[in-house]
Amino acid sequence: MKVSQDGQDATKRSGIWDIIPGIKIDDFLFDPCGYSMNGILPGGYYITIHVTPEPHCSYVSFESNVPQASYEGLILKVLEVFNPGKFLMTVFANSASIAHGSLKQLEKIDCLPRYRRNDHQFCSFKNYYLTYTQFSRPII
Ligand SMILES: C[S@@+](CC[C@H](N)C(=O)[O-])C[C@H]1O[C@@H](n2cnc3c(N)ncnc32)[C@H](O)[C@@H]1O
Repeated sequence: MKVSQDGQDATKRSGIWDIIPGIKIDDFLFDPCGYSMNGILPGGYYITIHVTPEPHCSYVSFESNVPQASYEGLILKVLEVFNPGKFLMTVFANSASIAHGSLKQLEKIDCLPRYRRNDHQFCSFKNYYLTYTQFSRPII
């Protein structure tokens, strides 16, 4: 709230607005801090972002069901906006998903600009797969 007067202003200034163009957003800025947005796209797709800026537990969650063959571009945009010291990511897909190819791709990505992968796990469930990956910025 020191920087933005309301949710819409925070959405634009932060760069969240540019993550997925054309999305319809409902956003909210909590007093004294905290931010929440829910965005919808045609076809029933959504994005939701919650920001907890308190220094002792600062945290951002980003969740979406937008299907993509590769999530690399989206990941890079989200990292550019929030610049986290570390992040973890889970991708759910099965062989019928547009996102199925992204599971194999994520297996190969062991670094991203400024980030190194520390952990990568692949789980096979009854009707879907789950990929878990954890990255952090090396301390130089
Ligand atoms: C955006 S909410 C959601 C957190 C949730 N765990 C998540 O990431 O999905 C958390 C942030 O909003 C702030 N906040 C302020 N007023 C709140 C309220 N009435 N309800 C929830 N969060 C509030 C909290 O202090 C915190 O910074």
